[in-house]
Amino acid sequence: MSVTLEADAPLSEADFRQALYALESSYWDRHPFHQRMHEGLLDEGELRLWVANRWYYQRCLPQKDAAIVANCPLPDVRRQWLSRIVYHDGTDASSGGAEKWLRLAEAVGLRKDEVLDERLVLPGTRFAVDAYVDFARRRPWLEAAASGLTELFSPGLLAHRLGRLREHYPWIAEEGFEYFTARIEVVGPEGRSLLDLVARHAVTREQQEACVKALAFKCDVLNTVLNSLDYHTGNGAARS
Ligand SMILES: O=C(O)c1cc(C(=O)O)c2c(n1)C(=O)C(=O)c1cc(C(=O)O)[nH]c1-2
Repeated sequence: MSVTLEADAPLSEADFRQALYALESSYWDRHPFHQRMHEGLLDEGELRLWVANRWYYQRCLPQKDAAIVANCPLPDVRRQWLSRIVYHDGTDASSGGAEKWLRLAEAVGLRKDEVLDERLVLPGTRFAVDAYVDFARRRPWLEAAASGLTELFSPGLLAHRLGRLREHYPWIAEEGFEYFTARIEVVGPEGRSLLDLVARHAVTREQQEACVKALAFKCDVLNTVLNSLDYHTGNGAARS
């Protein structure tokens, strides 16, 4: 009996945080596709394909966040979470993160219509991102919130990527990087406050384990997007 209780006891907050941070090794920062990008090895078509596929992720984030709001019974959490939707959608059509991503798309030579009609979105990207939105719709809000903790791992990647894009792809106009320069400003504090929220609400061992699993799932989602791009573009495979 006491052994069972021991096994089911919640992790200390420090151990819980450590279990989440341990997933950093599964993050997509060192994925071969990112490595090729950072080494300047992508051609213009490959870079465009990345931007067009990431668009699908960016444009689905507000729906993912709205699902979390819809499933959360706690007003203070809903209040906090709403700002994430506004971050991407903006307060008008010209001010949000999605619009900034479209400016990046234009800076790499994509027409807006070919981004918006999603003709370049690969099936693997679509399946992975749809699974992320679906996860937020079906799972308890806390697990869906925890899946966003990849934000904890992203500040270094964002800064590194921005430097390498400026260095290796000088044909991209600086206005195209506004998504990243703006994101770098907010992602550190946002990730830390998300971790505090998750640590405060994941009080049972079962909830803690579900949160760790959710974050592992999210790493799979992100890596699946890049696997798809890598398969499509890498190792001499045919490109669109
Ligand atoms: O450029 C990146 O590598 C990167 C990664 C991630 C992430 O780790 O999920 C996000 C973002 N960017 C991002 O810009 C963003 O708005 C964002 C929201 C979320 C999320 O799960 O709610 N992740 C990310």
